[in-house]
Amino acid sequence: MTLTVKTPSKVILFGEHAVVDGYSAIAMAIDLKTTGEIKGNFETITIELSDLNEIFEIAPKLIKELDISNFSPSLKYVLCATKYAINYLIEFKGLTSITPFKLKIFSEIPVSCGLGSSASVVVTTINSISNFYGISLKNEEVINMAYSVEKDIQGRASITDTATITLSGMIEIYAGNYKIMPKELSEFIKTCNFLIVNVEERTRKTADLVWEVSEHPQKEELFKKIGTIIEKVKHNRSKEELGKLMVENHEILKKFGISTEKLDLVIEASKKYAHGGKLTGAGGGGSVIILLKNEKEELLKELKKIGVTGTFECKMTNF
Ligand SMILES: Nc1ncnc2c1ncn2[C@@H]1O[C@H](COP(=O)(O)OP(=O)(O)O)[C@@H](O)[C@H]1O
Ligand SMILES: C[C@@](O)(CCOP(=O)(O)O)CC(=O)O
Ligand SMILES: [Mg+2]
Repeated sequence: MTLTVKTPSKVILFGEHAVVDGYSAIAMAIDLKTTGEIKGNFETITIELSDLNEIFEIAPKLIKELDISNFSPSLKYVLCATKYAINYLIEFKGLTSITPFKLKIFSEIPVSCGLGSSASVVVTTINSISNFYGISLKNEEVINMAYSVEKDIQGRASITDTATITLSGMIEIYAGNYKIMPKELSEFIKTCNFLIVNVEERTRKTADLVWEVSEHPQKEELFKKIGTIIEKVKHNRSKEELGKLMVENHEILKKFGISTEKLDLVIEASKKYAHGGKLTGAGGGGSVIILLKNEKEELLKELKKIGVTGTFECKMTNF
């Protein structure tokens, strides 16, 4: 019998990078899904990553000590999640034997575009494996395990992506903790129409971008400014003001050198034909989130002129 797991992705509305250093962030789960299909009756542990055309096989007895550093970036997140999940189930949940399985993963989330594809495949892997062994995990167990995967692979990470994707809805992260966003703010955000624009291929991985930002000499001063923006967001109920705050956050991220010419052109278009926007996720290319006004057609025309056509409207989703 095949067991299926579906996991959302996320957009970070405010606070990416700053949140890695303990500042706040606001993120929401969106309805782009990763699917995990797992079944038994196999000789080995077989992992099929359909979107990346990768298949990996390993004898069950070797997974516990697998050295992830030997593998290509495309395999690292799912293999690390597989290893950590099996070790956790053995150490803390009474799993006594590693029955082989085949896990197939495929996703609607564009890879390395700032929408949390890494966190979504990691959470999918953990939940698929725990389901296969008939062991249920609490949300915080999944969140912390997935966070340790991202942190161990990237060197630095926050709990934002894995908490948002596991809990779904809209999440506030602060000083490494997470909580569901207060209702009156999430009700306001639910009235907002966001357009996600997949602007361009990233030239650097999240890991490189996070390290680059962490080395910036003005990091603290700039992160404090992002913290001030988030405090304003929490008390704001105007879409016009929210759009301006998104642009302000983007302008600060630009100072870290993680925006690109094309991302900035999209932000300029968002100021003219929408309430505003900002890059979302690690940057270095990838995606922009725009708070729509009414002239969506005009905006799409302008984006086409910039050579950007990969767009999808999204609303917060409660999985
Ligand atoms: N559909 C997928 N199948 C397998 N692995 C994936 C998939 N999508 C993402 N990944 C993993 O996540 C990595 C991208 O993570 P990251 O650079 O953080 O991008 P993102 O901004 O999407 O989270 C990929 O190199 C790969 O290891
Ligand atoms: C840059 C950061 O704040 C978000 C990374 O998002 P993504 O992997 O680019 O989707 C890192 C983190 O919070 O772990
Ligand atoms: Mg990621």
